[in-house]
Amino acid sequence: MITLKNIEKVYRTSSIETLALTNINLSIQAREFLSIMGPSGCGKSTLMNLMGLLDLPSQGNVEIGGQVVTQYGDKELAQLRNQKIGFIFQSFHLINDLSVLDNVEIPLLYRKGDPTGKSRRDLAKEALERVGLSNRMKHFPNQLSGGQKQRVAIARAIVGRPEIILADEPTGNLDSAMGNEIMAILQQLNAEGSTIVMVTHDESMAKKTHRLVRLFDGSMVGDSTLQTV
Ligand SMILES: Nc1ncnc2c1ncn2[C@@H]1O[C@H](COP(=O)(O)OP(=O)(O)OP(=O)(O)O)[C@@H](O)[C@H]1O
Repeated sequence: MITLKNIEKVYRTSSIETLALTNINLSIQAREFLSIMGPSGCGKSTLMNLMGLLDLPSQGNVEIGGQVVTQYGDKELAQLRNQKIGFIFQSFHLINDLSVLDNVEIPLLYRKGDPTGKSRRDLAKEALERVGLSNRMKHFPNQLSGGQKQRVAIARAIVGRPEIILADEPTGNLDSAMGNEIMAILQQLNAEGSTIVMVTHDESMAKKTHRLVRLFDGSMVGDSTLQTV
């Protein structure tokens, strides 16, 4: 589903070069739930940005669903990203001036029609039902708890039915009860077929996934199977 081959990522400014990732070879299969751990600055977000087609590597290839995307232009990357990938962030990234329902509809605004013929509104309502938030559709983000905000963000990530969900510390801003709730939703989505990659600082969350990759100083220093897919 996602393959990274001989990836190197260097950030260049006029005065400094930072080697953020080096020699990354990683193949993530469909329906896998993979977690990534490592200390601050080791390259986790950089790796997620490459898998999410938000940035391109300095060297090596990124393949998503068998397509080598490294030569793609911005427009093609944006299109593929919108079709295939849903994003969840630690700080939710919701738009405070929009209702919960309007926030969830956002990814659909960039699509033509839905193949099922359902309206954007109905798809957004369905996504909110899946995360148990049907009763908060007309609320605004600042009227919700942290766990509820993250559930809205998950609904927004899944509304376009992406094959891949990328979650960057999705439980990082939540207490452990809310974190466990969010993790249970992600596990359910994975059981239903989504491929999930999650960055976490929490070993107990990582233990609930299929596979744990550890990064240190831009390199992969561990890759262990925890459960079969
Ligand atoms: N835009 C940029 N320009 C220059 N250097 C960058 C840029 N983004 C990241 N870096 C550097 O690349 C390295 C990896 O950063 P990255 O954000 O991927 O780490 P991280 O593991 O996600 O860290 P954290 O856990 O603190 O979020 C760091 O040394 C960082 O300083």
